[in-house]
Amino acid sequence: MEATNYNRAKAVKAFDESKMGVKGLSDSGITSIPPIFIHPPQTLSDLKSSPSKPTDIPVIDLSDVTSQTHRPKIINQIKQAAKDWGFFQVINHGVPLSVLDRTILAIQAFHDLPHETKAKYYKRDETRGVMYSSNNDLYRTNAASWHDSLQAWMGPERPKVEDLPEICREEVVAWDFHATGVAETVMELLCEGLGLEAGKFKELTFSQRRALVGHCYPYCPQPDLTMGITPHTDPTILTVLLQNSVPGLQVKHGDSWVNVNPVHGGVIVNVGDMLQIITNGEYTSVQHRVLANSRKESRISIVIFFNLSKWKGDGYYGPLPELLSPEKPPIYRDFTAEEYIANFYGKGIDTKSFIEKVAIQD
Ligand SMILES: O=C(O)CCC(=O)C(=O)O
Ligand SMILES: [Fe+2]
Repeated sequence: MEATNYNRAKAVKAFDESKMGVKGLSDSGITSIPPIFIHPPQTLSDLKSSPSKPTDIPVIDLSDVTSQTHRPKIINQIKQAAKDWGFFQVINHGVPLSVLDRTILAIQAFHDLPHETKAKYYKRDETRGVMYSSNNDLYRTNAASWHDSLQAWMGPERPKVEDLPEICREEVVAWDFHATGVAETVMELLCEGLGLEAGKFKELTFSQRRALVGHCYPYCPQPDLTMGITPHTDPTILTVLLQNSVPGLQVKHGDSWVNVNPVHGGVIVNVGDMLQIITNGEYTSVQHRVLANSRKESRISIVIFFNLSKWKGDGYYGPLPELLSPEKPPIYRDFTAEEYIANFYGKGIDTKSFIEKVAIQD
């Protein structure tokens, strides 16, 4: 076993130092994937056990969101979707289709650059600035996943626009702006769904600290042996996701994995762990995963993670007092921002979720 582990560490290091990324490997024309990407049999058997279902996540039409007649119905739809699925797509959200298309093409264009050009963005400092190929699970878990990502921390004073790759700079800034607008609209509806003031989450500054991640899932010659992204929940408050027309994203619903079929013009929104916690379990953060891509065309997704940056002022996070009552006691304990952040950076993507750690046991 020692020898195997040693070799794996060496192979991981060599892959990392090559700065080729998964796209570089894929483009090199390999017909079998390096062992560091091969997932254990438990993960792989679960891939097979998922019959493709005809169901899809809820699609919510926001076109009449400002109409007093239609708003209550939309609030109800969003509330149900956030409870039952934790994932939904919004359409007619007001962001022009051309903005969505341009964003996807720009991220695709970045990943299509020769790996030598992308290498200058390749780094492992996850806390600042812009970085490429955060194959986070490379070092954290025993099997790396078949994707690359371009990652930028957005928010007050960062990143400096010049730090973003020129090829997608304008589009990243534009999408960050539009996606934040969509997130704010959805958050207002989610607040109203709980009987809170529409601006409650905004007041908690949920949209100030954001991470934008442009994923690329290139063609994988052995999609049955690896994953695009392993099953996980997002540690965020809310996540906004845009995908191109190549499928692969799946959401856990009950005992089955449901495909999130690409809808042109659709923007996917999902509940993160923090939203489940602060709503005392009213909204659900669900597991999702991405299958390794068997098509020649890369799968592109652009994810914006929204994080809370302020709380009551006493430094603690936990279920919102407004949502608690003798009938609805807290099901999660309070915790500090430090504890949350330590968990975020310390865990492998597929280890125990933060929610389980703060759940109050009976
Ligand atoms: O690429 C996707 O569709 C999902 C990405 C994802 O789940 C994540 O980045 O947390
Ligand atoms: Fe995710």
